[in-house]
Amino acid sequence: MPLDGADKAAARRAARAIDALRRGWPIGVEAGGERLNLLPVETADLEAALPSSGTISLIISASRAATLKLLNQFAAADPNLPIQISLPAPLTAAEIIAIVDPVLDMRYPMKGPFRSEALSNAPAATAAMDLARHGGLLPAFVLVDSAEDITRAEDAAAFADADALIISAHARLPVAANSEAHIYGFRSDADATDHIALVVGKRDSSTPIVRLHSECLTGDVLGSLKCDCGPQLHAALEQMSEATWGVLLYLRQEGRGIGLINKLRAYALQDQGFDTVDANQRLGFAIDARDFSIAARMLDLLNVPKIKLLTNNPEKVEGLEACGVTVEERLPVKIAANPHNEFYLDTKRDRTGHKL
Ligand SMILES: Nc1nc2c(ncn2[C@@H]2O[C@H](COP(=O)(O)OP(=O)(O)OP(=O)(O)O)[C@@H](O)[C@H]2O)c(=O)[nH]1
Ligand SMILES: [Zn+2]
Repeated sequence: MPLDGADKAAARRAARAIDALRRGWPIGVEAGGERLNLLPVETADLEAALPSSGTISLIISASRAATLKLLNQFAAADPNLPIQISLPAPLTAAEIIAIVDPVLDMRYPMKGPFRSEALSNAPAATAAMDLARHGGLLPAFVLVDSAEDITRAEDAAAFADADALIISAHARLPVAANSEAHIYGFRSDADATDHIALVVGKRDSSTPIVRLHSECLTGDVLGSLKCDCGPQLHAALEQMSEATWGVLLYLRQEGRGIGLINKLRAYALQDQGFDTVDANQRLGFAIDARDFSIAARMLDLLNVPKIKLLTNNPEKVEGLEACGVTVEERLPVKIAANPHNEFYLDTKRDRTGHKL
């Protein structure tokens, strides 16, 4: 259902803030009557914005602070809170980027020592990290004096509200796995991400096989051997075709919700020896930032209350059940490993509880 007036205003403020971040403009984030004005390090014209004297304060993620070995007395209260550090000006853009971007750590290993400081507005800083993730940006900011695009810490919740999704288009779409298939396009008035469902085969009263597939441009389109996404996608469509019917939910949650560019940064970290879990964390993100309530809402709109879920990931089962979907059965997805994804598949099994 479309958002109501207040939620619409909140989603709009969040959307404007995310758009500003992607353009390198500062945003103001309000919480508790106070505002933090934040310039995104990744996209901003830092040279133009940085002062030549005084101090420069940065807001970085807790995990980035851990990598920088910042002894933090404030982190003890909540180890997930972002951290503020202040450095004497002047600093070049390259120096700031080297502090915040973990991919550059091998090239610039000597940094600091830095000292962490109490966050003046922890809820606003935390919300800013989330807005950066929604924008697919590195979560790191320079504190500045002013900003034109103002959002509130709680606005991102309305922006990401799965209930706002509706079915916007529907058509027949014969695919290689099955000429009897229908595609549904989902859209929300909160966020610009379009999701897709493919209903494969002839729908009847039996419980369908469902696959939640998170977008993976490298695997789905380019045939990347680093993951198992492409083969899983095609195997799922074949399996649905062999059963009576099935539903593929193609969720636009690239890189487990951190976005394509951040996933490529995670791959660069994997080239340096970190696994998929550590790479996400070093970038300042959760191991899995996906929101499965979107999938539950899509199933609801398709009138599919009961499913057999094709997955090795118990969190998908729990995430859907928490949103009211009945998962009658979990069907494992078995894909032969290759030398490039063997370690990734082992990491999913050993560190994120994937089962076969
Ligand atoms: N951040 C990050 N994302 C990755 C990496 N490798 C693959 N992905 C993303 O992971 C998602 C694929 O996950 P899925 O196959 O849907 O789910 P899963 O958690 O592996 O569980 P299954 O249902 O068992 O496949 C896609 O969005 C990929 O882009 C990686 O190394 N880092
Ligand atoms: Zn993939």
